[in-house]
Order: sequence, then structure tokens, then C-alpha cells
Amino acid sequence: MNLLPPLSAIPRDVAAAADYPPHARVRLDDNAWAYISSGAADELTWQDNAAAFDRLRLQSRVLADVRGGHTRLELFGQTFAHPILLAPVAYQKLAHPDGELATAQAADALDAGMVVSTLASCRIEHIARQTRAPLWFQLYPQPDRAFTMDLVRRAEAAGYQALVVTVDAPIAGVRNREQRAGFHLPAGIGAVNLQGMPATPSAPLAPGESAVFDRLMTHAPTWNDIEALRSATRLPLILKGILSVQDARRALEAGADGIVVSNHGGRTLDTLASAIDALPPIADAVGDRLVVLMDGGIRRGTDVLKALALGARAVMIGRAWLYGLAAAGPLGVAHVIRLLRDELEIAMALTGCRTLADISRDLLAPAPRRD
Ligand SMILES: Cc1cc2nc3c(=O)[nH]c(=O)nc-3n(C[C@H](O)[C@H](O)[C@H](O)COP(=O)(O)O)c2cc1C
Ligand SMILES: CCCCCCC(=O)C(=O)O
Repeated sequence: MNLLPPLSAIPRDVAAAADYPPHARVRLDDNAWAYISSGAADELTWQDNAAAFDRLRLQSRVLADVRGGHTRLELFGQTFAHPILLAPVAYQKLAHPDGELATAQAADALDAGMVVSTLASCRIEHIARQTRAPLWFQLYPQPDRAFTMDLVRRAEAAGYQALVVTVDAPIAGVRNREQRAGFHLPAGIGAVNLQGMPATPSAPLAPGESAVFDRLMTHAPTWNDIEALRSATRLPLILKGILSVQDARRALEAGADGIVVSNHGGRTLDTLASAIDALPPIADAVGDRLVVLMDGGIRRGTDVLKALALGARAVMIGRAWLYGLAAAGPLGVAHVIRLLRDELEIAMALTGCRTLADISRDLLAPAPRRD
């Protein structure tokens, strides 16, 4: 007997995004759970992403007239109803049989921008036909650069409106929890958009050669690839995975239009700084010349408000909606977006913000003295 509620129902005890993980857990096998829910190595950065938001305190503002307020914004000339975008997530069929098509339906219903991964488990053209939501394409440059450019052309032709190049994961991080679970892609789930990619020949390692420096990193993208992409596409170019002021400035020089301050949800290099801690100096250095987005650790509307207060124009969320997808399909994703948006609006009203333009660093209370 199946005691789980139907996949199209929101569990009764879910009142916040953080209530979804236990409902996702019971629907997923150990293999999928290890991939979806883990971070790199000791998972310190993954945990710190959320903990760093929790350490920040807001400052209320009372008696403000916020009638007629809204959360609309423009990014790269595109209008968004709210600043919460769905981060790129690979292989969404691990979470739900309809994978990215289910997520795209939810993005459509909740007016959320969606970033589709190179490693999507559905074809990017099929996803684009499924939704009227603003779609961006996340690019992992492939060893075959001509094939990579074909992917960009496919995304352009399918109507994707920005190119998000992920720069912080040229090789996989040390994913111990995946290793312990023996993570593998089940039959029928794979990177369908990479089908037909020419194989990259690779000789066995010679004595003294390094698997990292002499194999895995030999095809990794460099700043030259970013400059080449810049001249090859008219789409806004966004670099995802920037954590330092130096790299943010370099992104500007390379012709990027935007960056995502991100540590990949703590999935690549453990003990990196939390994304929200990394954000302020980067926003101060380049925020007037680049569109600065951020992701990592967002589970509450107050987290969104804090990120915008510290200089992000908009945020992306990853696991929060992915747990919703696993627990309740498109309805779960839509519910998570709705919860976060409602919480954001409440937080704006209680801090005296009528629009996103009213959000500033003044909304953060000074850190309490501990001496
Ligand atoms: C299961 C999973 C798969 C991911 N796949 C990708 C991907 O294909 N490309 C990418 O740029 N980022 C990927 N990410 C990272 C997210 O885009 C995002 O940076 C991260 O999830 C944000 O942190 P959060 O999960 O705490 O919101 C993935 C994250 C998760 C959890
Ligand atoms: C070589 C990097 C593999 C990353 C796979 C997808 C991703 O971004 C993630 O799992 O996180």
C-alpha cells in the first residue's frame, strides 16, 4: 500500500520552503538523495551558506506607506515579476519523472525566470515550448568548442534570453556523500543535450602525470573562452560562480554583462566563503557596471531581502525548489516560489520598502556587540 500523498498534492504540514526536504527524502532513493541534497567534502560551505543568512539581522521601519508596492524588476531589458529565479540544476528527472518540464510549468505559473542547465535531462527546445517564463541557458563549455558553440546557437534559436556560463566547476568537487552512496545516473536519465558530442580521446595516465592537471583540466575553459563567447553571441553574458572582487573585475574586462556571486551551493570547493558573505565587496566594486546576482542558502523571503540589501539585483534558488519538485511535482516548485515571494513581500512591507529600489544596506541591523 502506498501511504504517500499523490505527487500532485502539497503535503498538509508544509508552511515554509524548509519543510519540504523530509517530504522529498521519502520519495527519493538513496542514490538520487545523495546527488540532490549533498555538498562537497565536509559540507561546511553548504551549511555556512544558510547559516550566514541566519546570522544577519534586519532593521524594521514602521508607518511607511507601501500601498501600490510591487516586486517587479528589469534585468538585461527583460521584465520579471519578482527577483527570485530558478537556478540551473542538472538531471531534474532524478527528482521527478517529468524533470525540467515540470519545473518549467511551475516557472510559467509563478512568473519566475528559469535557468536551464547544459546537463538538463530534457531537451532545451522541449523545455522552451513548455513555458512562457523568461528562460536563460546555463552553459558548461565542453571539450569540443565547436559543439559548445552549437549548443549556444540551439539555445538562441529556442528563445533563451541570456547565457549563464558556470565558471566554478570545471571539474567535479570532492563529493564524499555521493561517493559513499555510489551515485550513478539511472538508465533513462542523462545529459540529452550533449548527445552526438564527439568523444574526447584520452590516453592512459603516464607515470608522474596528474589526473587533474594532465587530464581533467586540460579542456577547462579560461578567460579566453569567455572573450570568445562574448564576441560570438548577442545574448547577455553572465558568469556564475564568482566569489572574489578580482574575478568580478576580470569578468567586466572580458565583456560580461552580469555575474552570479555563488559557490555552487557548496558543491564544488568546500570551505569557500558563504555566498552572502562574499557579496558586499563584489557589489561595491562592480555593482554599478555589472548586474550582480547571487545564490546559495536561500530558504526564506527574508534571505532574499538580505541579499538585495547587500547588493544583489536578484537571487537564484536551487535546492529549495528542487525539494518541492521531488515532493509534489510542479505544484511543489510553484508552492516554494509562492512562499518565498509572499515572505519577501511581507518582509518588504515591514521594513518600509514599497519597491525593490527602496531596499538598501540600511535594512540590515548592525551586528550586536558580544563583549
Ligand atoms: C542537484 C544540483 C544540481 C546542480 N546542477 C547545476 C548545474 O547543472 N549547473 C550549475 O551551474 N549549477 C548547478 N547547481 C548549483 C545551483 O545552480 C546553485 O548554484 C545552488 O544550488 C545554489 O544553492 P542552494 O541550493 O543553496 O540554493 C546544482 C545544484 C544542485 C543542488
Ligand atoms: C564537472 C562538473 C560536474 C557538475 C555536474 C552538475 C552540477 O553542476 C552539480 O551537480 O552541481
